[in-house]
Amino acid sequence: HHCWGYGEENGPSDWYKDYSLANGDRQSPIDIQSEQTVYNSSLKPIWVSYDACTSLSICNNGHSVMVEYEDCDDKTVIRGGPLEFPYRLKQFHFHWGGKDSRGSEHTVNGKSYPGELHLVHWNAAKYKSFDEAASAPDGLAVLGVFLETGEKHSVLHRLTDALYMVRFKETKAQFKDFNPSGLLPDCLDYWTYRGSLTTPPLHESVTWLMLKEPLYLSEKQMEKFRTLFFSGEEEGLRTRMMDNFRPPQPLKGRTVEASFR
Ligand SMILES: COc1ccc(CNS(=O)(=O)c2ccc(S(N)(=O)=O)s2)cc1
Ligand SMILES: [Zn+2]
Repeated sequence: HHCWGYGEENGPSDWYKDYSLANGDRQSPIDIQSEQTVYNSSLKPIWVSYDACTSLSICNNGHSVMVEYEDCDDKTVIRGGPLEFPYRLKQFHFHWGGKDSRGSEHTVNGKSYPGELHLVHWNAAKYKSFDEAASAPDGLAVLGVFLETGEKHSVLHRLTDALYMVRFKETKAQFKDFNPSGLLPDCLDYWTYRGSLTTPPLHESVTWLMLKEPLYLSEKQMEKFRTLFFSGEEEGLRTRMMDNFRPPQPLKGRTVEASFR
């Protein structure tokens, strides 16, 4: 049983064979056609309360690099926007390309960014566990931020400097006191729509909040993501971790709302 991935044999166009949701009605990512979005003046601002967050570790799970958080109480949550409940931060991770012309999952008017940051939150007000929430229609909220090359990002620098510790699949290292609000742009204008996880099991459980403003990082920082491997240290063939993104999926009649004019 070969595991899903981003290669020729197990990539996004093959996922439907093991995960029938791949052709579902609310799949992610999507291309955001900005002229087709609907401004909704009743959308509240996004409110992140990450100050008391407890980051635990940084790990390479063979698909991405992820930082995990303690989620045993409501000390690290996102509120507002279209959300009826506070959602607890569980982890954040990235998607990126082999070069700057590709790498993001969502696109804007057909434009890809070099990468995309996903902060994954779950509805602990309504569900007993992350796993239960992850398959519920209002279970997850993912805050997405495009990566764009420019000036070096000083908060992100602590993470890109730690990537050498998790070069191979299933490697993990301690990563304490990392407050991800430092990764957010000043402007929190967003687009929102109902979608899914962008990797198997592709659960249609995500309220997406995509920020309009990107996170800027240097080309050297981008290159550090490309030094990671999909494979384990013991494996012969070392395939570099890059192009770990799913392409845009059919909108199927969904409306994308904008929090801004
Ligand atoms: C019940 O078993 C489960 C439940 C949930 C998962 C997915 N894991 S996850 O939630 O961390 C995410 C996967 C993809 C994410 S994306 N790119 O859309 O932000 S988030 C796996 C097994
Ligand atoms: Zn993701």
